[in-house]
Amino acid sequence: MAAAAFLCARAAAPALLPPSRGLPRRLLLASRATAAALSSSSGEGGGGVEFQGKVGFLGLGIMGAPMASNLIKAGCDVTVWNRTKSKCDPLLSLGAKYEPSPAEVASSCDVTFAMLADPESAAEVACGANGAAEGLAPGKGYVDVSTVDGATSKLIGERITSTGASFLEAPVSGSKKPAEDGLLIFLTAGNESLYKRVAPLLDVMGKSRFYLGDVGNGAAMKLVVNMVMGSMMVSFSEGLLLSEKVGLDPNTLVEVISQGAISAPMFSLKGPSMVKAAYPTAFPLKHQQKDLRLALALAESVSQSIPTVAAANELYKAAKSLGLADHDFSAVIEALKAKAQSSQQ
Ligand SMILES: NC(=O)C1=CN([C@@H]2O[C@H](COP(=O)(O)OP(=O)(O)OC[C@H]3O[C@@H](n4cnc5c(N)ncnc54)[C@H](OP(=O)(O)O)[C@@H]3O)[C@@H](O)[C@H]2O)C=CC1
Ligand SMILES: O=CCCC(=O)O
Repeated sequence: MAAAAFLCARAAAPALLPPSRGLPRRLLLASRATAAALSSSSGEGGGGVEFQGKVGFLGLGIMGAPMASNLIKAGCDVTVWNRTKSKCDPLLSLGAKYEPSPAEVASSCDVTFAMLADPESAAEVACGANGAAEGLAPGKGYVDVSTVDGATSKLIGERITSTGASFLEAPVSGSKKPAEDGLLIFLTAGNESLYKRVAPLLDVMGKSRFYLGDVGNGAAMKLVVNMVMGSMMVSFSEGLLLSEKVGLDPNTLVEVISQGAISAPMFSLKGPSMVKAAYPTAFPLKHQQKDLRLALALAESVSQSIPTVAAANELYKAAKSLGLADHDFSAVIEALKAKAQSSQQ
């Protein structure tokens, strides 16, 4: 633990506290308390992020890089690691430090965040050889923001806490742009003291945070949200293709949907490029399929039937086999096109 309090200066503050409509009162209070802390410690033209210590960040993919970048821009003392080392370079130019393994990051920092691809990589980076757990000790914290299943999160949590360190799972809702803009939604569970301790950091990277109790609840909430999203995208894709087939302009469908009760930012954001068969990656299709697979297992564990999700999952699997795993998940529409083509032959 750093001897002196380290105050992250909010030099280039991302939008911190958007309209609070819809947030539970307890969370609103948390956000306002942070806002008060920020404004009371603000210097000329900026605020301050009160956090005691050094921050580690493991995993600098589509999400991890902008999240770590926002912490650095807010003035935090950040040390990074990524399996592919070159992805650290943009962060190092912003002022981050580098350590050659997760263990060394965790040992040199007070709190370490991890944003990894899937359950396997999250477990490997936390618990494997030279993994974060090897560098942890009492007083330190580990916050896993990857999307994984509850069982993996519990396994990671048990290994982390066996070192005397604290563990928080904190998967995020929101994609590449919200990550860049500091507007993510954190779904946290686990050690509540750690939650409170890292709250100022979560507020740099996100617009709201939910504390959901025991480890596993954050993971479950994230999987439920993403299974709804994955099915919505399939339904939207079917609508776009059907509208075109019956002679309507799918762009008009996007506009009509945007004005009605089923309007969702996702449709307005991705619809126009889907019509042009362009899928610039914000949320990789392989990760959406991973989340559906994990949501299906979650449902199975409580004998809940989710047939729509099961059908959607098959389409994402088909899209993966078409070579679209690294495209945006909206490319699932291509699996429907392929299906239509093969049924015409
Ligand atoms: N993109 C999005 O919109 C969102 C994604 N998420 C979730 O966040 C997580 C990260 O997503 P995203 O940033 O998009 O994914 P990316 O695929 O862009 O990044 C994945 C990261 O995991 C690392 N990684 C993968 N396998 C291993 C391994 N075996 N050992 C060590 N590191 C590994 C990658 O390292 P390397 O660079 O070396 O490949 C990279 O840093 C996922 O769980 C995803 O489901 C959550 C919300 C939104
Ligand atoms: O896990 C990815 C979620 C993407 C989003 O919430 O827009």
